[in-house]
Amino acid sequence: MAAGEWHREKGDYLKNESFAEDKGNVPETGCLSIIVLGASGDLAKKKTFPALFNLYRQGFLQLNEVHIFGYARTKISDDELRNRIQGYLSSGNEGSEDVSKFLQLIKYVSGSYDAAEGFQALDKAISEHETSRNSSEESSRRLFYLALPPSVYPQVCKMIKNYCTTKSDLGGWTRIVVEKPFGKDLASAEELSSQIGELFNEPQIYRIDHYLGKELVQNLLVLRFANRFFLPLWNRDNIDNVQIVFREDFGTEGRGGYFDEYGIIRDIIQNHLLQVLCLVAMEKPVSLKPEHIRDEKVKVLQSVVPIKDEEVVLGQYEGYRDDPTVPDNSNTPTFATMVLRIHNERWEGVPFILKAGKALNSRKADIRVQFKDVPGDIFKSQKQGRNEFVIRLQPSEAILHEAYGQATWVGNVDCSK
Ligand SMILES: NC(=O)C1=CN([C@@H]2O[C@H](COP(=O)(O)OP(=O)(O)OC[C@H]3O[C@@H](n4cnc5c(N)ncnc54)[C@H](OP(=O)(O)O)[C@@H]3O)[C@@H](O)[C@H]2O)C=CC1
Ligand SMILES: O=C1O[C@H](COP(=O)(O)O)[C@@H](O)[C@H](O)[C@H]1O
Repeated sequence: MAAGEWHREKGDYLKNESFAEDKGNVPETGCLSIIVLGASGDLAKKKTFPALFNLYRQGFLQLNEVHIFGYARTKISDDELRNRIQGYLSSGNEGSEDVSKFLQLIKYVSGSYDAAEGFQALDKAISEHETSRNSSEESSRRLFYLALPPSVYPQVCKMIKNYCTTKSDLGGWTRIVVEKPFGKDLASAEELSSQIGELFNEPQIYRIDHYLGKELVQNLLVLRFANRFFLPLWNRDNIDNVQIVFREDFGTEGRGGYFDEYGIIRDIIQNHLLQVLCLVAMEKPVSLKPEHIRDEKVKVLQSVVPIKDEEVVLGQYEGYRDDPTVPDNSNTPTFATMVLRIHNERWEGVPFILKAGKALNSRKADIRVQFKDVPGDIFKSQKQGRNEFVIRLQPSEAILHEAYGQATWVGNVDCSK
């Protein structure tokens, strides 16, 4: 598939299915600049640059059209940034021609997030690239990816708007991608929304939750709503409890600048795990249009009753404060578990247990659906644990059904806890 085709398909889908504001005819040719703000950080090296590399390898980013810019305060050279990310590009590709060509697409500009000079320098670097590609301003496309803590989004968006947008509305575009967590609480999320909304139109703003891109998360709706097998079982009559669990076997590792201000609840539970919970618990949407799916998710969230203090456990792993980027007196939780209760006809009485922790003994993300005991059970003496259905989101996707210690699984891993 040629690079432009994907965009056209997406444009048509949006035009037909959704988003009335999307004009559907935005040109997807011309010079493309992808700017990763926070390029010195963890997200950029572990996920954003590797994802861009995969797009490049699959032919979606053309050498003659694309340039990638990293921007952050850390003073490093182009080559130092390239060295930092090289090891995170798909394993087995080290030293390959693809890797070195991709790395040559990347330039780095250093500057602060709240002063004009840095963004003027960034704009100059982007404009030079556009000129070298003979792109008129009208057809230049600029995508700004904010791999940054949300606290700096407003100032960064203002700087982008003032100094770095494409210079004309006639053709090309400027878009921004913002990460989770979107603010710290309702008030700050609403404020952030209005701050960004004053600078950019809604179709220019892309909000990301990368858990929604995981294969088995994407398959949850098919699993639930296209299988007669599951339809009659998925309710309070059959399900005893649902556990949505995220574990990581590493700590913050220098990410204190972002993580310590937010903690594990805002980092993982409020976004990734709640998105998963919504897909597990929601009713069938009217269609697969984004708005219809969103509406059903919102109903689930509106049905969650306030969480009781006695059904929450918080913790911090030993050694967290030894990270030099974490304040010595930090009280930020790195582990949290809580029980959510959904007050509706399907789920009344079924606890949804959410759990997330860093620096634990393994790296896994699971949805565990535990069923009620079989009435009139004749196997009591052989019983080992619950009748359980497990969806392993990562590291290796798998689906497991377990009853009386007999496991049936699809995938290539053992789904033990
Ligand atoms: N790490 C991950 O796997 C994922 C992270 N995210 C999201 O990405 C965003 C960034 O996270 P991550 O990259 O992990 O965090 P980092 O702590 O690595 O921060 C990224 C960069 O932002 C700058 N920075 C850090 N703290 C501050 C601060 N307090 N004020 C201004 N600038 C700061 C630093 O760059 P410099 O000092 O050079 O300017 C740093 O390199 C967060 O919103 C997070 O939720 C989302 C999905 C996955
Ligand atoms: O959003 C985040 O996710 C990562 C974990 O992502 P995964 O896809 O590797 O499970 C987490 O490490 C980080 O703290 C958080 O910001």
